[in-house]
Amino acid sequence: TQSTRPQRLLHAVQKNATKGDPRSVVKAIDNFCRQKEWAMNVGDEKGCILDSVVSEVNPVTVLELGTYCGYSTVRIASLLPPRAKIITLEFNPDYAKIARQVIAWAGLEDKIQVVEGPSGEWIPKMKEQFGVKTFDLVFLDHWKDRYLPDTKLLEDCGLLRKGTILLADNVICPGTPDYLEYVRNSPRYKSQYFKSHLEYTKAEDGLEKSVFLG
Ligand SMILES: Cc1ncnc2c1ncn2[C@@H]1O[C@H](/C=C/CNC(=O)c2cc(-c3ccc(F)cc3)cc(O)c2O)[C@@H](O)[C@H]1O
Ligand SMILES: [Mg+2]
Repeated sequence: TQSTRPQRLLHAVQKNATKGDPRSVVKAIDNFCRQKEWAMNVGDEKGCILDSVVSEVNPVTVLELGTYCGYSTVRIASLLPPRAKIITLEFNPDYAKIARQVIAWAGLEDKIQVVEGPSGEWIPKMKEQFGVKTFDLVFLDHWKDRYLPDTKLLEDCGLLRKGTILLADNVICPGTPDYLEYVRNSPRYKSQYFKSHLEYTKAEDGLEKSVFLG
């Protein structure tokens, strides 16, 4: 049977990356997507912006919406302090399966919890099921029309605190107009746009960093 693109991406990691070396896993995926097949990872250019935000926030509790193959999950987790954790939500079981193997190859299983299911169902359960008080950083990279409803859900569930950082991928391409309008005009957020390019291309895209003001 024909393999899927995520399966081919995983094989490229297992072939070209050093087991237990997260940065080599990131490099292997970026090389695969540049040289072989484009895939919707945040990529190396926006990834550097992601790295700088993670390093600046130094989060203890991170939420990622949309794991896909685990590229940004590994990228974030590789920068976290020892006891810090990232919970990543993914509702496609095939993608979750691939992501777990990419994460295992990077040796980051202890820092990452892949939770299978829709974000809308899991966000309200974060406190009771995972003992989360509030998140220090949220990375949004799932279906673009879910960014705004999930942000409002996070607010309503009391999962954001004064100073929580929301970092959203693809605010230009494919675009998240309703989310952008909200975080840029709501008095509850201070928002900043980081101009970049769509992963592995010359098209414009960027990340929006929004601080929740409480
Ligand atoms: C509510 C819910 N709950 C749980 N998991 C959820 C979920 N909604 C989606 N997921 C999961 O997250 C990933 C989906 C990511 C969607 N990302 C994009 O569509 C995307 C697209 C491009 C792109 C740009 C230009 C083009 F021409 C074509 C594609 C670039 C990107 O960077 C993207 O992120 C995927 O793994 C999906 O299963
Ligand atoms: Mg994306």
